[in-house]
Amino acid sequence: MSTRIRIEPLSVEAFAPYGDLMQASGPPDKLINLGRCGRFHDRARLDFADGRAGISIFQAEVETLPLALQLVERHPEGSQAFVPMSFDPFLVVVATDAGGVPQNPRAFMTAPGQAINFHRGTWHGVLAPLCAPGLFAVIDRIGDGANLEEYWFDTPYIIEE
Ligand SMILES: NC(=O)N[C@@H](O)C(=O)O
Ligand code: NI
Repeated sequence: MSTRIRIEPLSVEAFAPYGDLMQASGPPDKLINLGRCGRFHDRARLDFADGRAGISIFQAEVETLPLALQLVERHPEGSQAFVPMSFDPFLVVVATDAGGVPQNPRAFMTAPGQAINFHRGTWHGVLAPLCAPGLFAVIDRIGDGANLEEYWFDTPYIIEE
């Protein structure tokens, strides 16, 4: 029998144990470019063990809800940011860790214009767009050695609105 996970709205506070929520909210930290651009400065903690930051473009298949969550993964050597290249919400799944086993998965829905950065080592679902084109810039570690741990649940969770 699958456990059902209700999708929660994403907030800075709710997501803080897992990563950073990036958005242009409230007054900008700086006005730049002759006052014509608000800079929301340094909104994510990038963390790469003996590697470097890279920016890749992901073109991902669109997922539909309810979604069966079978797999979560984590990157022990680096953080990973998902920055949508469209003004669409997407699904973010995270879980805590207990001795190398993901626990208490949670699902969040971003608002259009929001991006996220998983802290290094955070269990998460793979990129899950809900609207086409599923196009994202992904900032993560480029380097040698393994940086991907996967965990397959014996029974999938069902993620629903
Ligand atoms: N494997 C990969 O590049 N992508 C995943 O890490 C993911 O979180 O989507
Ligand atoms: Ni990942």
